[in-house]
Amino acid sequence: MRKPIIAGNWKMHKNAAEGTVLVKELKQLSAGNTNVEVVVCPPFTALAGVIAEAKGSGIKVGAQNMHWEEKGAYTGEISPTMLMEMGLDYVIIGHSERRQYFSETDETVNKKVKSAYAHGIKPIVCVGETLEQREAASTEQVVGRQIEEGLAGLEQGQVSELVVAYEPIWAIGTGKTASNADAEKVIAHIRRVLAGMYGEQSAEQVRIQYGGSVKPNNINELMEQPNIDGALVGGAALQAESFAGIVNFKA
Ligand SMILES: O=C[C@H](O)COP(=O)(O)O
Repeated sequence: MRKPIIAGNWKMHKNAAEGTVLVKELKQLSAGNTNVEVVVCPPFTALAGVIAEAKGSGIKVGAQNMHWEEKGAYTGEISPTMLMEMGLDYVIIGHSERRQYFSETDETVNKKVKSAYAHGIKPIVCVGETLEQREAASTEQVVGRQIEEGLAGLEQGQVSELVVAYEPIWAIGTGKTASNADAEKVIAHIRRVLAGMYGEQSAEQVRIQYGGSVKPNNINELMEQPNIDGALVGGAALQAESFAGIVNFKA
């Protein structure tokens, strides 16, 4: 049985003080909900305060990106050891905004995923197609390649800890969501690709989230789909009430 995981990606929003307040409110609104693993992913500058505020609450904390090297002349980058020292649980890797604006590729995603595991941080690996790719009926091919190349060469034990987020790019921040059936179909395909790479048993343990305009009013039906194990939430994760409305979905 896979435990649902709902993660909030704050992107470039919330300073340190605002982040701490948001987690304080979220703790109250989601207290006692042990059915779901709740993760918040603030910007780097808010991490320390958020980690301190989340301590003991069960809310996990993730970063939005990291470099794969431990140190070096990489101006502006943050290393896995720096994140590990802070006690982070998760790191988002390969978000479509990183791929689109910062030239991330499946190859760099793969390096980052391996480095995250090597430093005891669990990756949330994002995949998804553009509108053009969807209209050209190549969604499964695009997403399949992102999985095969981004997640190549993992150890069996690492696969069972893996979280994948399927985010159709055209659904991010647009108010458009994939239909439940479409999201389920692509996510089932991702699981089949993982089964081909690492075997059925490992693939069954991977938690696969849907992301793209997830709100309190559409989470229940998404979570009813057999292969959808949670959500990666952007805009609706920026207010405690709306994020709690997603986290406290009806099981
Ligand atoms: O990482 C989160 C996604 O990009 C979804 O963002 P959104 O919920 O604002 O559409």
